Amino acid sequence: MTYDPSTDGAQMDFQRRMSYGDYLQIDRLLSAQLPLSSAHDEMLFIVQHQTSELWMKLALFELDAARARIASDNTPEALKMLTRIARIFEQLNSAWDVLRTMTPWEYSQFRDDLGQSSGFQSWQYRAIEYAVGNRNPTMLRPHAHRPEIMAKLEAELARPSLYDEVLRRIFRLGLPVPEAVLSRDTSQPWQMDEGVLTAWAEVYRDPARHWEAYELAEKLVDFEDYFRRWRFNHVTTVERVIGFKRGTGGTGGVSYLRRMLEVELFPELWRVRTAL
Ligand code: HEM
Ligand SMILES: N[C@@H](CC(=O)c1ccccc1NC=O)C(=O)O
Repeated sequence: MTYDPSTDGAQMDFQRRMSYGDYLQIDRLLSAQLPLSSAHDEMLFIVQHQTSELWMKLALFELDAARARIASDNTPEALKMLTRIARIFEQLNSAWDVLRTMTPWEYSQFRDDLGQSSGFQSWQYRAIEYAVGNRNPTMLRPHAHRPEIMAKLEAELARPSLYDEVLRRIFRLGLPVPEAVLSRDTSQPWQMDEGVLTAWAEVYRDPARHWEAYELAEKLVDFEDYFRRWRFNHVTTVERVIGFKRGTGGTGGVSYLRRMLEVELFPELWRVRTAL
């Protein structure tokens, strides 16, 4: 006899009850995979990007909440959120293993169908970059045709970045963050600052005395570590799949992505290691 879980109480009747699919909007989620070609690998490509966007959505949600917690002096909750964000990036990093199963020939079967669309136009990716402090306003331009997205990205630039909030917090904790840093125009990209390096050096020379600042710093380093791995996985996958062809988004492709590997989100936190 086959086992019937309803004999153990499993609910089988959802005529008038909220089910799994109702709660999670599964119909809507699963009706959004619409390949443009008959190439077998296009489904992989779509699912890979859509799942990445879902994880980015959660990362943005957590980043926003972590930043608010830091601004209101609730560091313990922020630390937990920052840990989760690093784990999300770990997840995104593992996902490249699935995409890497697609060979250049397989990708060439549908690449032309992508037109000029590219991950370069992912607004959530740009919002993450802006939230963590990589603020290049030129990157708003591909979104000019979508006012509601422009508004979200501009609102992001109008908020202090995660790093700016951390620096304000460690100032409140008594560390010597320069006044010019605290009153800077936070919509602008971060510039490496000697005074901030001095403040972090004080933290790293005596972590026990500056434990909260130390924990925040190490969480940021951890996050950037995972983010760097994401960029590296991306550029390596791209080289593997399209070599040195130009990107559909119009950039040089690998040359552009290699340049992005040089981005440093929290430069003083990397420099401080040398200064110890
Ligand atoms: C075969 C797979 C992939 C290829 C060949 C590829 C290729 C590229 C290229 C060439 C660029 C540079 C912009 C351009 O000119 O198009 C780019 C940018 C980008 N791609 Fe991909 N990509 C792939 C997979 C992915 C995946 C899975 C994601 C995850 C969401 C992603 C997200 C991005 C993002 C966010 C950018 C902008 C990066 C930045 O501006 O720093 N890509 N991609
Ligand atoms: N830029 C890629 C195309 C690409 O990967 C892509 C195209 C549409 C939507 C997302 C994409 N992913 C990352 O850029 C290429 O040049 O082949």
